[in-house]
Amino acid sequence: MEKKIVDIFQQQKALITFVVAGDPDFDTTVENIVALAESGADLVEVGIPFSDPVADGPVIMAGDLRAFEAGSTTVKIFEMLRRVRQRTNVPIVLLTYINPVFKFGYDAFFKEMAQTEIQGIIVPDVPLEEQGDLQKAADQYQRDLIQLIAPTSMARLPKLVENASGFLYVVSSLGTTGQRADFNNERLQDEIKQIRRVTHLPIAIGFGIHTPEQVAKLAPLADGIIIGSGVVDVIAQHGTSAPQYLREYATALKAGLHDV
Ligand SMILES: O=P(O)(O)OC[C@@H](O)[C@@H](O)c1c[nH]c2ccccc12
Repeated sequence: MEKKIVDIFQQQKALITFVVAGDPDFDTTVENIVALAESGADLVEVGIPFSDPVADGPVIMAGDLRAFEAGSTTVKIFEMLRRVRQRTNVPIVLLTYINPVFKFGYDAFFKEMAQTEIQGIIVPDVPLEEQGDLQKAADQYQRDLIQLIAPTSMARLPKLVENASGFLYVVSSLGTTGQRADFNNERLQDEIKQIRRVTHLPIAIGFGIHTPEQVAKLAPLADGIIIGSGVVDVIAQHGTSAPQYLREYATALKAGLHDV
């Protein structure tokens, strides 16, 4: 049976990891997702590579390029996800800019998601006010449209949580994706307190987090921790042998999560 995203947060804090679809090739992406799921990732974000990823830093941009070189397209990504589904039922959300969805067609895209049991989607370049079509398709196919909450979006909090489902993605700091050394824990704690006042949805923090120590420090503030560039960096370093290294990395991150 298809798992539900909210359920991964029920018993314990969730480890969420990110990979780019087709980086460095589709066979390796399948193995990477399976390796992460088997080593403690409770949810995997799968990025659709995009030519102009405005919210992404250099590590994920390089992953996008490797995926394009491997011939990554939306059709091939759904084929790859079907193969993933023969191996694991770990919840998956797609991370995509709107253009690939628009080109594929909203209805066709969400229908594919439902058929492949891809539970949710994050679309960083569509503001709340323009999410009507996305929300409609997500509702129709019972997929979660995950909302990002940046430090600058706190004023729109009530509206943001109104349509949110799955979990809320709290962006740790301004700027693009990529490993960071420091976090403003106090500000984050304060923001999350405000968010908890208006919703019961689980909250996961992402942007910049990449070491088990950082995971241990930030985990008490939230229900889940998201690691993107740290994972993509391991893939950049190890190419097709990445799966075994990702197993070690995810195991260490998960230990950090429970080390609190
Ligand atoms: O890479 P980081 O700093 O660990 O951040 C998570 C992130 O990679 C993933 O959630 C993500 C990848 N691309 C994005 C674009 C926007 C928002 C989030 C994302």
